[in-house]
Amino acid sequence: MATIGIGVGVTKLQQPHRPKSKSLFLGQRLRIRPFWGEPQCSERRLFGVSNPPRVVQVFALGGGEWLDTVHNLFVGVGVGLPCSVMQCGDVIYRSTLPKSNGLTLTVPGVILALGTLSYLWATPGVAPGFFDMFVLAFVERLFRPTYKKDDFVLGKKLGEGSFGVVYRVSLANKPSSKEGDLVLKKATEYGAVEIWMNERVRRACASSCADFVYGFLESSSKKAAEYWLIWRFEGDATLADLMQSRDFPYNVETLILGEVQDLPKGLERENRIIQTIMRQILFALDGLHSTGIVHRDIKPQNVIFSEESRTFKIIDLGAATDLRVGINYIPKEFLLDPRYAAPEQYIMSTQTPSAPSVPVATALSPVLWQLNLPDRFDIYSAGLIFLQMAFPSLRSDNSLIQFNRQLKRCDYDLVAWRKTAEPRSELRKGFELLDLDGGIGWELLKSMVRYKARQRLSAKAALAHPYFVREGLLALSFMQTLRLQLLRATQQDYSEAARWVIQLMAKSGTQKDGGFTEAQLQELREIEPKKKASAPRNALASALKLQRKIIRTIRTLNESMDELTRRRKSFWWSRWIPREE
Ligand SMILES: Nc1ncnc2c1ncn2[C@@H]1O[C@H](COP(=O)(O)OP(=O)(O)OP(=O)(O)O)[C@@H](O)[C@H]1O
Repeated sequence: MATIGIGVGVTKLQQPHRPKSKSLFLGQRLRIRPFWGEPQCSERRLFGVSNPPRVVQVFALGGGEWLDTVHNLFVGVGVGLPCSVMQCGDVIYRSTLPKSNGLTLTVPGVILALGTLSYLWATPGVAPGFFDMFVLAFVERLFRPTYKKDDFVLGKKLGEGSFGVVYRVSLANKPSSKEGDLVLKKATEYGAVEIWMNERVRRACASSCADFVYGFLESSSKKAAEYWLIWRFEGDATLADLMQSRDFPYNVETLILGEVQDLPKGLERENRIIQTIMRQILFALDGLHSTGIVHRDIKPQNVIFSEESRTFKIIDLGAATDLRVGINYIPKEFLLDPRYAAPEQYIMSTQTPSAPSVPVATALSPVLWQLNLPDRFDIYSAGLIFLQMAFPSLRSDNSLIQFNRQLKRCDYDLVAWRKTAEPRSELRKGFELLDLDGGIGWELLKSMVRYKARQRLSAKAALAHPYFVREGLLALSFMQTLRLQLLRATQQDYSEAARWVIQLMAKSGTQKDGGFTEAQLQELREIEPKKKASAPRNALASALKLQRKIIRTIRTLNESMDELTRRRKSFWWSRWIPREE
């Protein structure tokens, strides 16, 4: 059999057939019957001997054996697992055993398989990502219609942003198509990113965002090459337009239900409409986040009302980042609207380097996601939208900027802000609305607008918040109250608790009694010891200076590497964007 690889196995040679360790020597040939196989023996060469009963061996594996090894790993009968699992041993021992027939499921094997599966499916989803990229994307390309520049007739300009111009357009050669039923964005910078994100969204969570039709690179004109992006026309109004109306939120009720409700106007009714809007925004965000996309520019201007589905959808994925593969993830660069941006500004810790190569980024994505919880950036912005909907006087840009300043002064503590703002008459209506049903709305707002990303709710958790799940009429049911308590418990700041435990240990502890000494606590708290002027201190200062210099050099080097990687990467994935012939 042709040898295609080398394997390492740890087996326990068991009594009474185990040879004495003295009788074994390195390189000795052992004839061992493969524990996965039929009677023919494969030859293994003894590589090293630990204190018996374990023997480390290196052996050659043929093609078929590799397949069996992988199979055995997952059913727990294979290379590397302990003897209790493998039932292995030397040839004499094995030959006396009954031949195993069929699949043997073992507890470690099942745990290993389940652990691997949960990792591969954890947000942002390594396994679904591979399937999406290498199967769905290709299949979609085969069946989807393609367009070119001449297929469109330009209509009214809808908007002009920093990265492109948006027009309402219709198809030139399709008499059946409605007048202006498409939207075209001619984008320069970030156009390729937006095509990538929209294609991903269309495959993974189409209902979250405006319906994307096609995107391509148009380089036929004399102007610089432009990316053309086509969507279905969703509707005339964004949430920002609707919120500017004096009739908000009743104007939205008409849009969602198609008719005016025969109910008296008042806080209760307004609260229900705002609840519906928030649920739709969070639902769309949950779709994006579950697939590894963070929008980074959530604001009322980027939430559009879809007339066809009667729901709110998200638009403008130009600043979005796909953390499944690390596209458009540039931690040191901020592309954000300061009015709606979370205080952390970066969605990933600044310690996290720029995304590595695609396979590595993909493999590590669940770990990085859990470490940084980047989706909470969008949750903060959605919280501010909630706040603006509840407080009519905070809907203008200026008042929102003022609010942001006040909140910053209160260390991003909404409760502290409320204490200062409650006497203001223009804010009273908002507080009354949020205080309905025992303050459940205020509770949700507090869990979204928090300084620490880790303490903010995820979109999924926010959707499960009792604010949305109202079983009773006004009062909360017993189950809802319980769920609320659970939510509150999980939202606690555990760093405070850790600090408290350290304090407690300081009071009760000496090294002898098993506690910590003051000196050890000093280390734990990372408090610099009191400075003393001395020669060693001068040496320390120079060492620190040198260290800072080295860090600066490394940072510069890193930045150049980042730049190189970015260029290489933009080359890599721009191959996916179709070009006009
Ligand atoms: N699918 C759509 N259906 C209807 N209108 C749309 C659609 N997509 C975009 N628009 C309209 O075009 C406007 C601009 O879109 P978009 O925000 O994507 O462009 P932009 O160039 O990124 O703008 P900005 O930089 O200001 O955010 C939106 O405010 C909206 O009114």
